[in-house]
Amino acid sequence: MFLEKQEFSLHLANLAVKSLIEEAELTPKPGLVDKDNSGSHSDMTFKTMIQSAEALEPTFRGIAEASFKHDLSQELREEIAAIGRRGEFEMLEATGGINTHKGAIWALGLLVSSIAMNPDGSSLNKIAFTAGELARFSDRNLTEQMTNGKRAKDRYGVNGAKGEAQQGFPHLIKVALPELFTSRNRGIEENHCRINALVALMASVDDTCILHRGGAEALSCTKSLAAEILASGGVSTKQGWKLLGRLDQSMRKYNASPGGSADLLAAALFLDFFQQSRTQMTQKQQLLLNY
Ligand SMILES: CC(C)(COP(=O)(O)OP(=O)(O)OC[C@H]1O[C@@H](n2cnc3c(N)ncnc32)[C@H](O)[C@@H]1O)[C@@H](O)C(=O)NCCC(=O)NCCS
Ligand SMILES: Nc1ncnc2c1ncn2[C@@H]1O[C@H](COP(=O)(O)OP(=O)(O)OP(=O)(O)O)[C@@H](O)[C@H]1O
Repeated sequence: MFLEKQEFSLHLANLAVKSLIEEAELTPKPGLVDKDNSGSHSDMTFKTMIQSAEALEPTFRGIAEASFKHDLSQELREEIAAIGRRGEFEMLEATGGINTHKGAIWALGLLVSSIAMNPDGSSLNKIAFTAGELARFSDRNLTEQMTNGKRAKDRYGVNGAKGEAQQGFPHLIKVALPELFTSRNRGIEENHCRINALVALMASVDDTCILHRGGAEALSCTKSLAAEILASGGVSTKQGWKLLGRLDQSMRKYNASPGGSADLLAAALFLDFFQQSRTQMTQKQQLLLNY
């Protein structure tokens, strides 16, 4: 398909940045930064999110180049971990010290690496599975630091961003992408399909962002309200839309936000864009062959 390492890496990096931008642009999102407001994030704006996304292009390109046709190995895991950590630093530089995309760098970085290892083609399931295998290698250069995610994991016994990746991104493959595709098949407008995917994630992810700010009560309220939205037919229905407003109020009441679900939505969009770009490429190649 794509032959050149540089061209392919740039393509993946552009898709990763596009997925972060389109996640930020998706409006309305409960508790999260969107085009209308900053949700529960008094330290971020829509502009900060876009600046952060754009600053991450070299990170994703670097991860893709390092992984291109590379075997799955401890060495690769440690190389992309170093690039990912530099990416976190660049994100903080671009945002004046605000954590806008830490979880997203982690998830998208692993998925970019997985695709670049096998650029000639894998199914989306296989891409997520290989990303999980990579995440299971330990990073021996990591200096352990206490994070909000670790505190929430210790206190509530949940898996968090690391566990999600190490299990091969089950919420991406079994929740977000199926909801996105099912909603599209129902003929719902694209924005509503994406919000439905976010809501499906919120109904199921043990989001350490929600736990660390709002505790177990905030997480269980979020999950049950999100499940109610899905049961009412999703946000394209009158009742579903009304409940989405209640979910936003609930997030604000707890001053919480589903940052983990937002990261996983960006990852789902990334895989979806990649799949579409593959299909377009194949069609273009077929047209050239038939010419
Ligand atoms: C694993 C990471 C995300 C740290 O996780 P930890 O839970 O300790 O930290 P922290 O609370 O700071 O961030 C968690 C992030 O994950 C997201 N998140 C929260 N819960 C979940 C969940 N259940 N599923 C997925 N993502 C989640 C949040 O949005 C948040 O941004 C990561 O920063 C890391 O270890 N990076 C090291 C660099 C690396 O190895 N990179 C490799 C590929 S780029
Ligand atoms: N549109 C979005 N709006 C807000 N957060 C998002 C959005 N998309 C993704 N996120 C994720 O949410 C995380 C931010 O959540 P939060 O502010 O709770 O994290 P924190 O920096 O660990 O905690 P705190 O700010 O409470 O000290 C980001 O790291 C990012 O990965």
